[in-house]
Amino acid sequence: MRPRTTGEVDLDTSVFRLDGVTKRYGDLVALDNATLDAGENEYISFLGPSGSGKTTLLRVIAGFEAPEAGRVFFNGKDITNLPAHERGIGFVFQNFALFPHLSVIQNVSFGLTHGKSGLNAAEIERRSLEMIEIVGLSGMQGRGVDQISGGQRQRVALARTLTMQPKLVLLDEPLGALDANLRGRMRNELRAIRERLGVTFVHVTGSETEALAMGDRVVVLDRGRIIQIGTPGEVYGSPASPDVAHFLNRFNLFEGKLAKGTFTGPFGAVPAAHAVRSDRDIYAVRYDRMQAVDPSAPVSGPAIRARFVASEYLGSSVMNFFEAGDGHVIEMEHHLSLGAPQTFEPRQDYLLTWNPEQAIVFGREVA
Ligand SMILES: Nc1ncnc2c1ncn2[C@@H]1O[C@H](COP(=O)(O)OP(=O)(O)OP(=O)(O)O)[C@@H](O)[C@H]1O
Repeated sequence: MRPRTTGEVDLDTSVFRLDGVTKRYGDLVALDNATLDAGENEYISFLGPSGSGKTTLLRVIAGFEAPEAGRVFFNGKDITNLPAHERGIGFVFQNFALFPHLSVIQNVSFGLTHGKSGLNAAEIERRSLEMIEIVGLSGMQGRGVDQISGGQRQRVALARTLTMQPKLVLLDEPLGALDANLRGRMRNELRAIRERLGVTFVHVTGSETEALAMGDRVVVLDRGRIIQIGTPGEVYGSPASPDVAHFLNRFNLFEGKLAKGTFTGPFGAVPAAHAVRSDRDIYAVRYDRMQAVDPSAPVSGPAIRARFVASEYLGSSVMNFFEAGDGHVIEMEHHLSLGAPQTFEPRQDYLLTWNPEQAIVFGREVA
């Protein structure tokens, strides 16, 4: 099956499925009625702030935690009560959890050597070397895992999981310990491995960039609840709530009041014909949809006066920071592919404006 391209759930082809899973720690509801499925050869990213329940969700799928309510299915079977080691689900931990006194190949082959694989030594070696090659560590099989870099250890942890040929691999912040360069390379390799082995990956990350870059679908969590499931394009283009827009870290959010199809905020009153229902009135404008003009320039749409504070060069874009009179920091991104960036005078005021049709309006009163 090809990875799916929409956020819709297809129960017949799912590799795993969670039905109404709730997990409590004492009074704390770590997972609240979570329902989710994943298809074959799909890459799913969990995105959410710290403490939102991402790791708990992974641990419930893996079988390290038992839910108080709900069911977990894998390959069409109810595995809610099956112990973790009988599930056949791979798990790569945040801290890699390698055996420090063993070599790369001894770590990679550990599960086959010590499990019930029934393979002979030559077959175990062949399969382990193949995985070492797939994760890009050929030639390093004899080294101790204390003689390789953090990124290489991460690959060993992945190869060790993949030798068991699981259909589902759970990755808990697998790239968190790596520098930006290595993270980029590992992302590409994870994609290539997914293509080559047809494994479904579920990847937990606190980084919105990583979630959007990696996932065929992104699952957004907040306080134990799944608040949106969709392709990166759907989540980015149509965040389901102000909280999702906030986690994506790509939108300026303005408070105000939505009434009778008009949003009134610190930038004036703007027509808002298509609002998304929400418990708060919030106006969201993407960082890369804002423009800055001289305060004396005529502006027809919404505009807010703000002082230029600083800019940051991000490689493919420049992020400019402004501060409005009420202290609200407004971010404006300029993609360098669109031409040279504007330069701004420190501590000077500008008018920030945008096309209101490109804003996303959330409100209690929706027509
Ligand atoms: N063993 C535990 N006992 C009690 N509370 C726990 C336990 N594990 C997690 N929690 C709580 O459950 C909530 C969800 O935690 P979880 O680790 O799933 O969050 P997370 O989204 O993975 O966070 P992070 O990004 O910081 O790793 C948090 O409030 C956390 O403090």
